[in-house]
Amino acid sequence: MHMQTVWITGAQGQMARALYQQTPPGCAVRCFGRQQWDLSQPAKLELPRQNLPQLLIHTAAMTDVDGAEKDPHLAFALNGTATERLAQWCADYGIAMLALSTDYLFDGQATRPYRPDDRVNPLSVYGRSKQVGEQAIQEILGDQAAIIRTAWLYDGGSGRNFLTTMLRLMGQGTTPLRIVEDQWGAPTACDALARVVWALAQQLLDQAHGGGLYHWSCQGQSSWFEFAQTIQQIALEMGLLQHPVELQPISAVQYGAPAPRPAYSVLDSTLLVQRLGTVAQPPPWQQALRAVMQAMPPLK
Ligand SMILES: NC(=O)C1=CN([C@@H]2O[C@H](COP(=O)(O)OP(=O)(O)OC[C@H]3O[C@@H](n4cnc5c(N)ncnc54)[C@H](OP(=O)(O)O)[C@@H]3O)[C@@H](O)[C@H]2O)C=CC1
Ligand SMILES: Cc1cn([C@H]2C[C@H](O)[C@@H](COP(=O)(O)OP(=O)(O)O[C@H]3O[C@@H](C)C(=O)[C@@H](O)[C@H]3O)O2)c(=O)[nH]c1=O
Repeated sequence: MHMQTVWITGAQGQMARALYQQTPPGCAVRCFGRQQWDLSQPAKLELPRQNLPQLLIHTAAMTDVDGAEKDPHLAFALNGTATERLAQWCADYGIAMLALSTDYLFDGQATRPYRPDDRVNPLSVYGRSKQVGEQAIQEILGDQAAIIRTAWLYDGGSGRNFLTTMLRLMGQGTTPLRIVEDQWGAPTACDALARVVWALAQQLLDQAHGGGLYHWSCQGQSSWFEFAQTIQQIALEMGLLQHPVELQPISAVQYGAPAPRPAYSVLDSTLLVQRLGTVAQPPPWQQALRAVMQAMPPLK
């Protein structure tokens, strides 16, 4: 079998790890962390010219949404300029590109799930920096690139995400836990998204025109408060957690995070389902959450 080579940025990140774990037969995957490519200084980035891959999956990003408000320079360097450099490198060497982007490009004013061609209007530095990266990819690579906007990602690993943060705070008995109830989105499991990314990657590798701008998240919608309630309920059922803590619904204003976040950022995955078929049919978010938590070790 002819092996196809795929390189992935963001080696230690939750999506890169989920993608690596699901490496399809016939693909040789190599992951690049910040030791190999430090994307915070895009001008100094030295990219290889030989033994190149057929596809680059770009997951690395500055994902600290509040941190980006404090250090916009770093956010734009990583999410904007470094992404542009990688897109240019892909164009120069005929490499296809698949990049991940975010629901935080939207301002949250919609009353139905966002489609890929809806108007973007990011509220935060993180959102604006990701928009710059998206635009660069589209201008430089056009249909040779695919962008999947996704949302509210989590895995059951050791990294920082809403699931692991909640389980840590609940395990420590932090009570009451104050949780935002007026922001709505779709919690999305990294392993579910990874299956879809690989299906689209295969189309790009087969040059079957997988390019374009897509949305994909798990199905349904939730507030952060409902997400936390569901995490606690499943954790108690599974014995991951011994005692419940009090969950107190609060507004985003009361929470007072440095970065504004959209009040509503549910994504419409239809276009990708049409393109890829049943493999891209999103599972209900509660079902995906349960599956991830079932595979987690007991809390320490
Ligand atoms: N997390 C989420 O909820 C969502 C994420 N996305 C997008 O999906 C993609 C993947 O996100 P996710 O896996 O959750 O992110 P993570 O934060 O888990 O991983 C991001 C990766 O970027 C790497 N990185 C950070 N700074 C640098 C740098 N200076 N040089 C090189 N690499 C660096 C990190 O490296 P290190 O491990 O060394 O810090 C990390 O491996 C991102 O593009 C993100 O914008 C979209 C919607 C939701
Ligand atoms: C820890 C915590 C957070 N929150 C709130 C703050 C915020 O409104 C919401 C989520 O906070 P977090 O910091 O966990 O998540 P946040 O950084 O907003 O997550 C985002 O990450 C980027 C990368 C994306 O692209 C988005 O799709 C989204 O997943 O929950 C509480 O209400 N109580 C808490 O104890």
